[in-house]
Amino acid sequence: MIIGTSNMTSNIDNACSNDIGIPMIVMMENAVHAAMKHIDTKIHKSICVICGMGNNGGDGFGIARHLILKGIDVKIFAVGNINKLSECAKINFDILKNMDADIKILDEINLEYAKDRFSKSDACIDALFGTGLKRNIEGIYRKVIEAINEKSAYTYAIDMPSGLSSDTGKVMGISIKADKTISFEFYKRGLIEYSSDEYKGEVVVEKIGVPKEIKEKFHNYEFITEKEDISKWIKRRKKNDHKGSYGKVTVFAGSSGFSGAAYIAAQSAVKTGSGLVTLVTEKEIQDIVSRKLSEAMTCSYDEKNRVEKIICDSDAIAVGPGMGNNSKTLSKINEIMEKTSSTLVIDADGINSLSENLKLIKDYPGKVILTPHPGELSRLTGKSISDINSNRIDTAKEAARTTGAIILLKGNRTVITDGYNTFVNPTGNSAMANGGMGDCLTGIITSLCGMGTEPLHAAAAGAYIHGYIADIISEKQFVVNASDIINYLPVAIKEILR
Ligand SMILES: NC(=O)C1=CN([C@@H]2O[C@H](COP(=O)(O)OP(=O)(O)OC[C@H]3O[C@@H](n4cnc5c(N)ncnc54)[C@H](OP(=O)(O)O)[C@@H]3O)[C@@H](O)[C@H]2O)[C@@H](O)CC1
Ligand SMILES: Nc1ncnc2c1ncn2[C@@H]1O[C@H](COP(=O)(O)OP(=O)(O)O)[C@@H](O)[C@H]1O
Ligand SMILES: [K+]
Repeated sequence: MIIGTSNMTSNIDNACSNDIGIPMIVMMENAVHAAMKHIDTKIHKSICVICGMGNNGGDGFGIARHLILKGIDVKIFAVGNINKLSECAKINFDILKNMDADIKILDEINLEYAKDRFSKSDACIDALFGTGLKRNIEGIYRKVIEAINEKSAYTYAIDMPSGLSSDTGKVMGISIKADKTISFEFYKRGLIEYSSDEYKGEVVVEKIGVPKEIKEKFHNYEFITEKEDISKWIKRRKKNDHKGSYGKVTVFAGSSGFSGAAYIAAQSAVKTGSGLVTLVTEKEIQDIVSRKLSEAMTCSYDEKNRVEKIICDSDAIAVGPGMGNNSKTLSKINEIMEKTSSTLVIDADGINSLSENLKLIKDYPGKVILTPHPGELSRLTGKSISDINSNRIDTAKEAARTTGAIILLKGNRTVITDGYNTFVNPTGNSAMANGGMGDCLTGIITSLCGMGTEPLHAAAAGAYIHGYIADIISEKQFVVNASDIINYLPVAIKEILR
C-alpha cells in the first residue's frame, strides 16, 4: 500500500480533476461512502459531526447527510468563517441547509451548548482538518478539540485526527484523540511515526477511486509491505529444483557466552528454506552448536582454507550475531569483503564494529543490508535514539544514503529502505521484544537473499514473515521467542505464498 503525504493528496486531487475530469465532489462523495462503512450506526445512534471549512469539513458534511438518511440523530457543527468554505464543502453544507438539518456555527458563544451535545451523543466525528492542516491550532479550534477530547464517548477522525501533521505525525499544538481514524486512499505518512500512536486509534484506509496510473505518477516510493508483495518477491519451488536452486548461505556468528545467537541465525536460515547453510564460528561454539544443528554444517575459524572456500561459494552471508563488538569481528567483515561480492546481512556486533569504518560498506562491490535497532543506528549515525524514533522513515533513508547500505530499522513498524525505495512493515508486536529475535530475522533475510530475492525485497519480506509469525503465535502466547518463530517458519511461508 502506498504511503501518502499532503503534497501527494493535492497533486492527485489536481490530476484527477484536471487531467481525467473526475470532479472533486465525486471524489468527496466516494470518500463519504467509504467512511460510512466504518461508522457503527448499530451502536452509535446519536452523533455530532464537527466540520472545518476545507474539504475535510466537506467530507464531514457529506457524512452527516448520509447519517441523517440512515435515521441517526445528527447534530452538525461548523467551525470557522462560513464565507471561506471550500467549493465542495459549500456544496455539501448547502445541501444540509436545504434538508433543514440541525447545523450550527460553533463559536465561543455556543461552545458550552456544543460540549453538552458532545457529552450526550454516542459518538463525535472529527472533520475539522485533514491533510490541509498547515499551522499550529489556536483559538476556537483549540477549544473545540479540547471539548471533543473531554466529552466524546467515541471519536471517529476523518482522514487524520485533526491536529496531527499528516506528513510528520507531530502534534500541531493540540490534537484530537481518535478511537478510529478513517483515512482515504493512502496510509498517511504521519500515522506511521510513533508520535501518532496516542491519537490515531484503530486506522482503516479506504480507496476512493483514484486511478492507479495517477497514484503511480505521484507517489514517493514509500510503501507498507503487503502479503501480496511477499508472494511476488519469493521464488516458488518448482518440480525439478534441487538444493542448488535455493542458495548456499553462510552465517558468521557466536562467541564465548553467545552460542545461542549462532544457533538461532543458522537454524532460521535452514527453516526459511536455504539449500545449504554453514555456520562459521569459534571452535568452542562449534562444539556446542553442532550438536543442535542437524541440517546446517559448521566450520571453525581455525579451518582457514575451508572458511575461504565457504565465503567464495556463498550466495549470501550473515555476519554479526553474538560475535562481540571488537576488532576480531571487524577483521572477519574485512576478510569476507575481500573475498566475495555476495550480499552481506550485517547485524548486532557487526553493525557496531562498522560504526567507525563506514567506508568499508561504500567500497564493497556487493549489496550490504544493515539491520540496526534504534540503539545500533544511534551508534552508527551519532543521532540520539529519541531523534531516530521521532522521525524513523527519514532517519533510515538518510542512513541508507550516507552508508550506501540497505537499512532495516527495527522496532514496531520496522522501516526498510535503500534511501530511495522504502517499505514499512505492518506485522509484529511487543511479544517479540526478547533476546534472539534479531538473530532470527538475520537468518531469515540471509536465506531469502541466498534464494535470489532482491536484497531490499528480501529485507522487507523477512521483516514481514518474522512479524507475521509473531502475530499468530502471540494470540495464544504471552511471549514469542525466536525458537517459536523458527518452528513456524516453513508453515508461515507456505501460508503467505498461497
Ligand atoms: N484526493 C483526496 O485525497 C481527497 C481528499 N478529501 C479530503 O480533503 C482533505 C483535504 O482538504 P483540504 O486540502 O481542503 O484541507 P483541510 O484538511 O480541509 O484543511 C484546510 C482547511 O483548514 C484550514 N486550516 C488549516 N490549518 C489550520 C489551522 N492550524 N487553524 C485553523 N484553520 C486551519 C484552512 O484554512 P486557511 O489555511 O485557508 O485559512 C482550510 O479551511 C483530506 O484530508 C480529505 O479529508 C476528500 O474530500 C476527497 C478527495
Ligand atoms: N513492539 C514491537 N513491535 C513489533 N516488532 C518488535 C517489537 N519489539 C521488537 N520487535 C522486533 O523484534 C526484533 C528484535 O530484534 P533485536 O532488537 O535485534 O533483538 P535481539 O538483539 O535480542 O536479537 C526486531 O525485528 C524488532 O523489530
Ligand atoms: K479530521
